[in-house]
Amino acid sequence: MTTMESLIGLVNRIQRACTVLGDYGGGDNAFSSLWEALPSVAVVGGQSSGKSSVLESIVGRDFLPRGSGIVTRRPLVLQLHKTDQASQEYAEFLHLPKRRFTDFAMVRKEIQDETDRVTGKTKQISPVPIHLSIYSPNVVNLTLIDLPGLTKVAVEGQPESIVQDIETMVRSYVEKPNCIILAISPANQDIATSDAIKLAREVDPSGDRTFGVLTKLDLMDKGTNALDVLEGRSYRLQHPWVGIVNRSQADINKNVDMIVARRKEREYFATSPDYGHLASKMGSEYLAKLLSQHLESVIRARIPSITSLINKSIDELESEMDHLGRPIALDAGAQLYTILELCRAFDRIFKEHLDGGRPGGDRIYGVFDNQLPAALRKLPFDRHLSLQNVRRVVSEADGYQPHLIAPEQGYRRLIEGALNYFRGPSEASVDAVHFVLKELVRKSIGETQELKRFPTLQAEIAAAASEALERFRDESKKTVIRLVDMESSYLTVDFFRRLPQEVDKGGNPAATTMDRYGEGHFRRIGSNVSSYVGMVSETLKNTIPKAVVYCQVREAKQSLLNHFYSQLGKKEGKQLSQMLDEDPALMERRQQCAKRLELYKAARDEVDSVSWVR
Ligand SMILES: Nc1nc2c(ncn2[C@@H]2O[C@H](COP(=O)(O)OP(=O)(O)OP(=O)(O)O)[C@@H](O)[C@H]2O)c(=O)[nH]1
Repeated sequence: MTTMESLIGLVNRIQRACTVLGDYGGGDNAFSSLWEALPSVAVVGGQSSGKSSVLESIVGRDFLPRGSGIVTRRPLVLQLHKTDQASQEYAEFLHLPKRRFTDFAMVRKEIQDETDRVTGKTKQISPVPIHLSIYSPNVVNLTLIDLPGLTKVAVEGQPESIVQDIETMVRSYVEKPNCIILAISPANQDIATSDAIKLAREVDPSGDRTFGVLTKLDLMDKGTNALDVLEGRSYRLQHPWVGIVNRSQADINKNVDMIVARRKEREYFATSPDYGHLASKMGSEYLAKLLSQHLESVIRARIPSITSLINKSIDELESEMDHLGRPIALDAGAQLYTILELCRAFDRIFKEHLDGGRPGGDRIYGVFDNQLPAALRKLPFDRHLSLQNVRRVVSEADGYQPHLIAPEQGYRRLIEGALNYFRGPSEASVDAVHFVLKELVRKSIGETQELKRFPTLQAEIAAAASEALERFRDESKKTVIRLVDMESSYLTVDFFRRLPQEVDKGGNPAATTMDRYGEGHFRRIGSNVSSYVGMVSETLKNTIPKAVVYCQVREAKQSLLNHFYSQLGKKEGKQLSQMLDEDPALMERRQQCAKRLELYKAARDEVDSVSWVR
């Protein structure tokens, strides 16, 4: 491959890839458009100026739709690929990648059909380009963009705005600094009124990137010639003007072969008394070569900026891909591994919350330090140990035979009744810690970046954790209730052994005796029970947190997802991949990014390879 061919081929390939990605300079995507950085040749001219004819004679083939009104209604990106002399000519559309057209009449039909597919039959225009590649031994490597002809009036059925719409679309191509403008003007019209030149002058005042093409030289009035234009006196451009003689309408009607037409054009210039001295620099073949060479030098000059644009885009895409997460492996083993990794990531964060690396774990201590003591303080012991109630309970416990020394049964009943009240705050502590843990699970799932893309797995982990927390809660409740029951099942003997001594310390046994069935007696019983209950309360205030931490917090830290893990091992590939279902929007985005990344990387490789050839 020669350097020139590889350079233009490079741009061709990048342009094709851009269109696949919908990146054709529309400007509505977030990435800097590579397309816009690529040099291209746009064919511009008024209606009937001979645009289609020039394009066709550059290609050497009839293939463009003809008709009245605005025929070209979508940009046609025409990529010419030179092939070996012996190979067969064919065309290929990007939107029909598998189909090779060898019949160029069918190419014309497909251009029409594809135009209608996007614009409808309403004669509207659309900026979405059609991509056509032509592989032929008779072309030079070149990319040309055929644009709708500039017009001054709308025809039947077209909205008035179409005149402006066409100009806007054409302008959007030619105002790009990388666009080479092929400005077509008919020789049988005053160059000063040429639509193409007018527009070119506006967007490229220095004439740096404008190639003036003069068609219909053969149609000029006898005795006149276009030397003033062709020799740059009428309107000066940086590049020399090229005169062209296309097939006339009569030739087209007679189906004059393009190759024959090229020969006739060559003969025209060679034998022309006016243009003979310019013959080697006239005609469509010369124009094609000139453009190709120019395109090559422009591309060469642009390589550094294309490279930096590509590198910048690759960086952006890679960081976005990192953010989105890489695609998931397909085999069950790798999926299981991924799920476990994700669970571990979650578990790590959850533990950090408990251990103080992240906030929230302190709320558990809050339960033990505030909620539990406050609830214990609020227990209605005053009511339970009121004089009246003490008397009632003791009398009932005595039955028909009042107690003789101390109301053993009465004491037991009063204590049992009081201890029962401890169930409430104990269970409430369990519940409170349960809710803290649940909230921390929820938070941790939200904070696990890696899980963001897997809503299904998030839900599964939440469900598994919540189920485990329920189990821990049940276990914890049983344990704290057991602590309370243990207090009732065996009372602290020492406490009561100490009691009579304390009573006696006061001195007067007679007073004690007299008092036995009076108010003082019951009050003392009440106060004894109260201090016993107070002692138990102090104990439980310490032991309930121990039980709760042991049954809930410690378990949550050690084995929150253990059950889930054991279930995972039994799952089949399909179930695993379901768990790794991603948000469809995110998958779509990743796919887009990956495709783009592939394009840019391929482009970088291509640029690298041609850079070395230089
Ligand atoms: N004799 C002669 N006729 C030409 C020449 N160039 C174009 N024509 C004729 O001019 C008419 C218009 O040419 P096209 O190539 O269709 O022009 P166009 O700019 O593509 O026209 P639209 O697509 O309608 O805007 C056709 O009948 C061509 O045969 C030329 O150099 N000599």
